[in-house]
Amino acid sequence: TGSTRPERILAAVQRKATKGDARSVVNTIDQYCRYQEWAMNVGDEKGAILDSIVCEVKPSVMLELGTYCGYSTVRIASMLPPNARLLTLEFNPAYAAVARQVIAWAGVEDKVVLIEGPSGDWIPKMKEEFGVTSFDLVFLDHWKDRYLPDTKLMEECGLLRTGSILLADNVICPGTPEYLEYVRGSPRYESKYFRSHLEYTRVEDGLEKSVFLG
Ligand SMILES: CCc1ncnc2c1ncn2[C@@H]1O[C@H](/C=C/CNC(=O)c2cc(-c3ccc(F)cc3)cc(O)c2O)[C@@H](O)[C@H]1O
Ligand SMILES: [Mg+2]
Repeated sequence: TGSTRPERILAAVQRKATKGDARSVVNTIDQYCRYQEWAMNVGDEKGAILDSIVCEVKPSVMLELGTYCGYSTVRIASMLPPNARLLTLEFNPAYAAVARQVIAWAGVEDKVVLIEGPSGDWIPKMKEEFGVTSFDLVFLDHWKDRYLPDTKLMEECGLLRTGSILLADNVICPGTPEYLEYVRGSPRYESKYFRSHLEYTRVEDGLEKSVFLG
């Protein structure tokens, strides 16, 4: 049985990236996925927008939905101050296993809590299991049809406070129409579209930044 794409990405990181250097891990994955084989990382172009929003918000507690190989996990964690926490949810054990190693290679494991399991199960447990009061910033990058139900679940669980920010990947490609309609149409959100391109391509895609108004 051959290797999986995430395993090949991990091999590239362990072969080419400087251990303990998060930017080197990010650059290695971008290089690999641009020139060897495409993978669904947020990528360098949208990643720069993600970086700017993480820098602006300076979250103390952040949630990522959909870890995959840990590319955006490492990118975000490298921008966080030492006492900040990034919780990231991944339900595929094989992907979680790869992500743990990518996160460790980058040297950001102290800022990251990788939780294995479906978001629908874990979001209701965030307060009791992880002592979360509310999330300052949420990065949505998992199955596109889960963005809306998980947003509503976070609202219902009281995990969003006035000023909490949702940042959603792929709102154009593959697209998240129901989610977009909700955050753009709801008086409880102030939404803004950041136009960019699908990772490693010239196809249009973008990020939607939505501030929860309470
Ligand atoms: C059950 C809730 C739940 N709970 C916990 N973990 C969950 C989960 N649902 C999913 N996961 C994990 O998240 C990751 C999935 C991410 C899904 N992402 C895209 O599909 C995507 C596609 C393109 C694209 C593909 C092909 C094209 F042609 C164009 C664009 C580009 C992108 O940037 C994309 O993010 C995997 O690790 C899942 O195991
Ligand atoms: Mg994505």
